[in-house]
Amino acid sequence: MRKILILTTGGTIASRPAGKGLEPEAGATMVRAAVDALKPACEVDIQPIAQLDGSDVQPEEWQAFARAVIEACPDYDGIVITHGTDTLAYTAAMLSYMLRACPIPVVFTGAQAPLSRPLSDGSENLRCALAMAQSQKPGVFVAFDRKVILGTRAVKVRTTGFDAFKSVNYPYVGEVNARGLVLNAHLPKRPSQLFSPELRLCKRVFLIKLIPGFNPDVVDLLASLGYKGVVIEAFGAGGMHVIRRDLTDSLERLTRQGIPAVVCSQCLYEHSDLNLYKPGQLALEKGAIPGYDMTTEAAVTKLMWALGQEADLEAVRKIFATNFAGEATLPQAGESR
Ligand SMILES: NC(=O)C[C@H](N)C(=O)O
Repeated sequence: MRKILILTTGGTIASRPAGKGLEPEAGATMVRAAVDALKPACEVDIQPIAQLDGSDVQPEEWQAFARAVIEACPDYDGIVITHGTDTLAYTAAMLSYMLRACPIPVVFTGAQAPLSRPLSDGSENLRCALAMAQSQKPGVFVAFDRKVILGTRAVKVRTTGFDAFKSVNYPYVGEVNARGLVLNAHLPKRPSQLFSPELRLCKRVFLIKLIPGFNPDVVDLLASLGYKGVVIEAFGAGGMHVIRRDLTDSLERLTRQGIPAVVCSQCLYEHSDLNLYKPGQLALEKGAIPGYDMTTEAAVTKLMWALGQEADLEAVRKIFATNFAGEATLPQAGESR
């Protein structure tokens, strides 16, 4: 019989109404009761490691959660992490980088309604996560609403709906249907390198979402505040102002100071292509690093992780030109982007 560990960290799934709205319970009473009621065909241990609303999960927690996985890895066939949905996609992306080549499935799940409510989605999500955790497919995943998403491709798209996560620019890893959890035949391959976790990260990364009229001085201000990296959610395929408020000049100044600026799109779907229009080409000439079709969550966490490896700007550029955990669709040979 397979052995699965559930690490609980809080979130709505394990919350109860308290004085100021829903709050995660101490311990794991509700998760234990829900798992027992599912009668899973595996042995399940449960270990509470945090008691946080997702909105309080920060880089310190990412490292603590990753450490808990590393410690448990040799004793289990799979690990489920219950987590608040608000930041679940960020944590899943960050752990995908930190735990690259992890030999077992690490599956995040949560709920939109607490397990204590009769119509909660929590039990169904736990059931799907436990099935994925037993799949022997190594990697970091998100199981939600009967679908499994690669850890670097999940985005929370609903505040309360049960179909809260989408797999962005990547097929679902698996879906539950009448046959059970059916996995996509084209899953990323079992990594060939040894599992050597890398938990260092840099917290001084800033995300800018452009709006028409964006003042590029803000970018220079970030450098003076000590930020080490910037992700820009640009317009469409990677557009930004080049008249009146030329952002590409600020990008050039960042680059000269060795501060990487990664350009993604504020469009959720499809990829950015900085070569397609003049503003993007100017940004590239001035040092911008293309974010391709990465989600914002995957780009921000990748930049934090890359900078944590004591990487200089050129090393970060190389890291962004490498697909570490299925986070980016890189251009094929001969394709510009
Ligand atoms: N559905 C949820 O889990 C939302 C909650 N605020 C959290 O992220 O912890």
